[in-house]
Amino acid sequence: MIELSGLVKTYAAPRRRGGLRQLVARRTSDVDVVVEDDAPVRTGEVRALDGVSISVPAGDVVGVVGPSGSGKSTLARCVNLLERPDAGRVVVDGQDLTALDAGRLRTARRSIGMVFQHFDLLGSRTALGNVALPLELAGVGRRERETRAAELLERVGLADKKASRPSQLSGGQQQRVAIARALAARPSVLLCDEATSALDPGSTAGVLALVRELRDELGLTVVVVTHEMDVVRAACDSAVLLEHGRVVDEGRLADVAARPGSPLATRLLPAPARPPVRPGSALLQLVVTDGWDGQAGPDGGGGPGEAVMTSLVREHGLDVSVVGGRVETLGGRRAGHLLLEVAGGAAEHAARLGGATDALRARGVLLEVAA
Ligand SMILES: Nc1ncnc2c1ncn2[C@@H]1O[C@H](COP(=O)(O)OP(=O)(O)OP(=O)(O)O)[C@@H](O)[C@H]1O
Repeated sequence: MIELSGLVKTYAAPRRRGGLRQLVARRTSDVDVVVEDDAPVRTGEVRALDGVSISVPAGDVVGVVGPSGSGKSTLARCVNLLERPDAGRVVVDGQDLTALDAGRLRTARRSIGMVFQHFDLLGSRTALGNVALPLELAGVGRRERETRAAELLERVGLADKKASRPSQLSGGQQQRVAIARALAARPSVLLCDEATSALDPGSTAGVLALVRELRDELGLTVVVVTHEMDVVRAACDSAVLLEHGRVVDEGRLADVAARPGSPLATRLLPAPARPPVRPGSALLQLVVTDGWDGQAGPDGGGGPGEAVMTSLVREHGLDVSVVGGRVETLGGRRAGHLLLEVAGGAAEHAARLGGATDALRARGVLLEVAA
């Protein structure tokens, strides 16, 4: 379990370089100062995290999403204190890491594995040597660490690549080696920072499936930092949306879609392209999840929206057709964002449409009616 409370992280000097040289060069004509070429610019503070509190239950896979610069990587690096927050607490499996001295923190960090976008394997070592490295650093004997590394490589599907160097492996294979290495010290937490961003779609799917399998087998708590909503849909149980270092939305995926209009719902289940409406017709925009009315379920046949269609046609006597739709599986539950065209007609029809939209509103699925 990971509990982050009130995390604040401020960087004093942004990483941007250049600029200062020009500024000081103007002054050098007066004061004759020698300036280093790549002197960093101090343009003020960047508040990368601004009071972030989240709680990730043990065994959950949480996705951390948000625009570039919103603080995702800083958040992940604060979980194992690679970055020390200026304020707030980081509690992992009941242990407050922010309160530990350097020696005890080193030990505690072994329970947190990390994988990065560019794998960060040692090119001079074989796959086996890379996976065995954390054990070597922890003082584990050669025979034991090689046995464990071989088991892990087998587990990630690379039993035949023990002697291969990183340059002889594909990106997906290198990331599998990095995952095996991250698991060498038997951690309870796995941090994945853009772990699939450098991979093609096939390798991405394989790595995400592996992460979920390992979570199931080992009970890992997993933090997935990503800018891709597809990664969240495929791998996560819940998600946290950051903007400007703050949490602006969070929730379990299975529930998020049923909160139409929430920033996460908008990203996880975007509205389909809106077609022109035929004169006299109405366009209904709605979000429905499996089981929303106790009828359709993932195993019970039908899809999200089918019960709505049936109700509109049979109960309200409307002429309805689907003119746009997007269905996603979120946290094991199907959710549909649908555009329905209701054919126009006589005044009597308008009354029926009014009754139907009232019923949809009462069930919380109707987002908008456009005439
Ligand atoms: N070491 C650092 N020194 C100075 N500023 C930093 C440092 N690391 C991050 N920042 C700044 O903190 C803010 C948050 O950065 P962070 O890398 O956490 O964002 P991110 O959401 O992961 O972005 P991206 O999706 O582009 O990787 C940014 O404004 C960034 O420039």
